[in-house]
Amino acid sequence: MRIGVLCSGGDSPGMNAAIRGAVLRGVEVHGFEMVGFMDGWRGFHEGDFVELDRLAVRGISPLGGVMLGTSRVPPFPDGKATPEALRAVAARMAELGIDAFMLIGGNGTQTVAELLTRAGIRAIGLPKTIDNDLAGTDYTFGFDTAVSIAAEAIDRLRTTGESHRRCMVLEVMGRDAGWIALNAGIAGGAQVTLIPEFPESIEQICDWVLSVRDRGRSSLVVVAEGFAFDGADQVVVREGLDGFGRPRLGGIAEVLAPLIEQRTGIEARATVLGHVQRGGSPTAFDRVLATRTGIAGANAAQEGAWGTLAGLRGDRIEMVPLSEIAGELKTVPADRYEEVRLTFG
Ligand SMILES: Nc1ncnc2c1ncn2[C@@H]1O[C@H](COP(=O)(O)OP(=O)(O)O)[C@@H](O)[C@H]1O
Ligand SMILES: O=P(O)(O)OC[C@H]1O[C@](O)(COP(=O)(O)O)[C@@H](O)[C@@H]1O
Ligand SMILES: [Mg+2]
Repeated sequence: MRIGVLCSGGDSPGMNAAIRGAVLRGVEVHGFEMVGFMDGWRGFHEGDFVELDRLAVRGISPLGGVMLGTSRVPPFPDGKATPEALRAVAARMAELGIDAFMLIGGNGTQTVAELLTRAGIRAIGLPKTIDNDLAGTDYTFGFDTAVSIAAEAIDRLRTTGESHRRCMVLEVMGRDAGWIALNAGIAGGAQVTLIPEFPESIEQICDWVLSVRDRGRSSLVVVAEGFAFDGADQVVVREGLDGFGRPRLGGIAEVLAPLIEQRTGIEARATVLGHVQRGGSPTAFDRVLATRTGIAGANAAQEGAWGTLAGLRGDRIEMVPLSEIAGELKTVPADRYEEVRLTFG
């Protein structure tokens, strides 16, 4: 069997370790041939790929980014999974001698994996994304690294913020899910954490900041890029669209910090952490998780368990049917937000 490995969506620390795990098990143990498409679906469309063997994946687990590149190039023309578009994918696979896909990606990518599966194309998913918003897995690899980087940023902002008696606002990624903000906020002891799932009013946020000042401290506010004020009908976006035609999120910290300053009289500064939280070496946790999902994905291919995702359930990797999770966004539930909200201010 010849398996095509492909990465799509934003890069996420651990992708290299996942490829290595899949190749060491798939090629060395199960005797598959494996190839890696360059830059996601671009490589598939253009026939741009590399052979993946033991040598190709040597020493890559500690490396950030991904050796194959990744992109948001759509698998189908116009991005639509029409019957013709799905037939075209199957025909291209036959031309390239590919029997199955291993798709490394988040919720968008795994939606594609499910669409392919429904069309009879063999696909297995490996769950990457710093956002941790993919259903069917407790954690996605890359998330732990992003949270660690964001927590370190909080620690650093806190010392300068306290020294100047300023309110420091840190914006983190996460798209429509608040997982990075929530966990980094807990780890760094943020006084306020604002996430997309639970809008808050500017009055409430300023009350928290003032109560922190009244205790003689300076506030550290973490805000997820997808957060919107209570009653606002849209999130803050930057100019331009991503490769899939969606607005680029980001900029809420630069809106929030001046509002806090105007309303409380406390000097405020905004920091947008941006792609730093996706860059560099994965944590040991992410390397282990990624390697285990890669191994499980190769085993699933050997067993013919197509249409499944290598999800972490407790401490076990389980192959979860993509049909159970496709299109579902894993967001922060109310009880997880409430337990931290009680400590705000
Ligand atoms: N419903 C869909 N139909 C067709 N293609 C999709 C769909 N959802 C996502 N994609 C493709 O998969 C890519 C990866 O999805 P994206 O949301 O960007 O990243 P991730 O997989 O990390 O969540 C998109 O850029 C797009 O090309
Ligand atoms: O690389 P870009 O286009 O700036 O993407 C930024 C987005 O990618 C992410 O880092 C990861 O999202 P995906 O895994 O869904 O691609 C989001 O947190 C963020 O909104
Ligand atoms: Mg995603």
